[in-house]
Amino acid sequence: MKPKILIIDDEENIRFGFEMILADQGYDVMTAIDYDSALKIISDKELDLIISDIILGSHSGIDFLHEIKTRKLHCPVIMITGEPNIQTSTDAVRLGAFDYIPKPIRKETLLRITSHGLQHKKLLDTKIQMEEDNLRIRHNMEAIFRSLKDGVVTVDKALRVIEANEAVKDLCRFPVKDITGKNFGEIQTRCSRSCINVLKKTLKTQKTINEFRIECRHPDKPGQIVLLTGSPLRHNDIKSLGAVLVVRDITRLTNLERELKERNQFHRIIGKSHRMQKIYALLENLSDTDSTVLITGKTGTGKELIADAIHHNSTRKGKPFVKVNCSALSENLLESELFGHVKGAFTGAVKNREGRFQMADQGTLFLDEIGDVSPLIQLKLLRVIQEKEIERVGDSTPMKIDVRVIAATNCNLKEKIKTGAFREDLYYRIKVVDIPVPSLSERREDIPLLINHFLGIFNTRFKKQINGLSNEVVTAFMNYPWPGNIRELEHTMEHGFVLCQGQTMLFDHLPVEIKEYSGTQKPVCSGKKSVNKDDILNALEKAYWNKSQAARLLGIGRRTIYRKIKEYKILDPTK
Ligand SMILES: Nc1ncnc2c1ncn2[C@@H]1O[C@H](COP(=O)(O)OP(=O)(O)OP(=O)(O)O)[C@@H](O)[C@H]1O
Repeated sequence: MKPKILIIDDEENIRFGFEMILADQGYDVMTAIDYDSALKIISDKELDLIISDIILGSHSGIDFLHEIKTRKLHCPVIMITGEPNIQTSTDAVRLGAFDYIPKPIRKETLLRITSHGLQHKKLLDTKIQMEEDNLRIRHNMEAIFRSLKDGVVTVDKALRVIEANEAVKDLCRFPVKDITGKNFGEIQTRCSRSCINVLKKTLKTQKTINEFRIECRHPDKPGQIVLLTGSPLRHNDIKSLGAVLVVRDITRLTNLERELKERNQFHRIIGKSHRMQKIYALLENLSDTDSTVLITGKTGTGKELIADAIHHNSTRKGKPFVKVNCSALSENLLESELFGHVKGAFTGAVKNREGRFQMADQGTLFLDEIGDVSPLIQLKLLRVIQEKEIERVGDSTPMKIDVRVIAATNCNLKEKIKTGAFREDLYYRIKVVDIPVPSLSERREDIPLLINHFLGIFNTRFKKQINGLSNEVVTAFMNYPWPGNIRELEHTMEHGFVLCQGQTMLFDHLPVEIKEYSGTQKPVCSGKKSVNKDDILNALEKAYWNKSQAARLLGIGRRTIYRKIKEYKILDPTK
């Protein structure tokens, strides 16, 4: 586009002469004879340069400059005069004239000042454009700053708050205008203020501090987790101006993450209840330790399964996992079973025999029912755990072994310590880590998950396709106290699988105790206390003294029923 130039002069030869010269240079030239016609042109056109005489009939060129200024036109004006004087020249300069030139004006002078004037206009245009751009950017930035959900605080080098957005108010609970200009470190708040360190560190290192995750510990917003980012504010990438802190609330995200992490299963253990999550977390922590573990809980709660998970989740997983049921054997047999014996150690010891400790070397030994071992075995176990060496029966030479011991019991060892039946020193040796396993009645929310688990297992085992349980069965399961815990649930499902020929397990397919309980709402034996002598006798009678079947009816293990029969001195009338 051709630059537009306006020439204002009442002398026709000047107007005509300038127009000829400038048009010849390719400029778009307009002329005005007086003030009024000049005003008309500047109202209609956008000009790049004005060359104006200082005397314009009834008005002066100075009045014209005034008008240009009032209208905020960014067009350089060159004043020309036939009668130069100090007053008009100072007025012209004061009112922003670009140049002030006395007549006569030679062609070269006209071309030179025109070229200067147009260059100045270009610079002015660029400057105005930049200012407009800056303003636009600033407005955009302010809109972004205001609409951000993340809290943003900028501070200067002395940690004084330059600006903070509205989100800071919600996140940090302090009014934004109250903090502007104040030292960020000295603002009184009720939170833990860990963010100050991020800002201080950013200012000190002049480096971005990324993703610093903290809990705000705010009394009004407990559990608020935020991600902090500190970045240096620099001018031209060199001069430090301060720092900016971005606070992102990730509480919801963290909670979702936590929920996702909650597992339905750990190794072969099924359960999603809070109690089981705690156990899973403990098992995970145990994976890289070699600590002795004591698992306590009622019969059938899954103690053996937990021991198995500990071993298979540990560095010993490729090595043997050996189990011993301490209640099943007499003292002598258990001693030889645990520590082994040499040929001739006792009558019948016809050859050397490896004990379970030796078999478990490098691996894990699971001592089930530890509460039932005799004082002699307790002493020997204490020595093995302390010295990490065994003495075989009939041999006094100690043998080094490397075994992790996991013990389990369903009896109250503390009570046994009180009555002198269990050594306190052994108790503390094995209870380095204690895992109390909840009864099924304490985690009923796991029942549906366990039902599904056993449906899968038994469908495969029985080659059936039972899709689910009737509502009545589910209700009965949810209400039943499950004294035999998960083992009893497992056996109940197995019972149902045997009887069920369709696709849904019905109430009729359930064992009598559950049906009876459902009818009377009275437990066969209370979920809180363990099976008593009457329960055992009832079950044995119902099962025609078949101990495995009686154990099944009670939902306890075979080993447990044998132990109970021994404990209650129950005699079998069929023998
Ligand atoms: N959380 C569980 N998920 C799946 N199956 C389980 C769970 N807990 C126990 N079981 C099953 O229940 C039965 C009994 O479990 P386990 O033998 O581990 O119990 P226990 O507490 O050691 O019993 P006891 O004290 O009578 O020896 C097993 O068949 C086991 O697989």
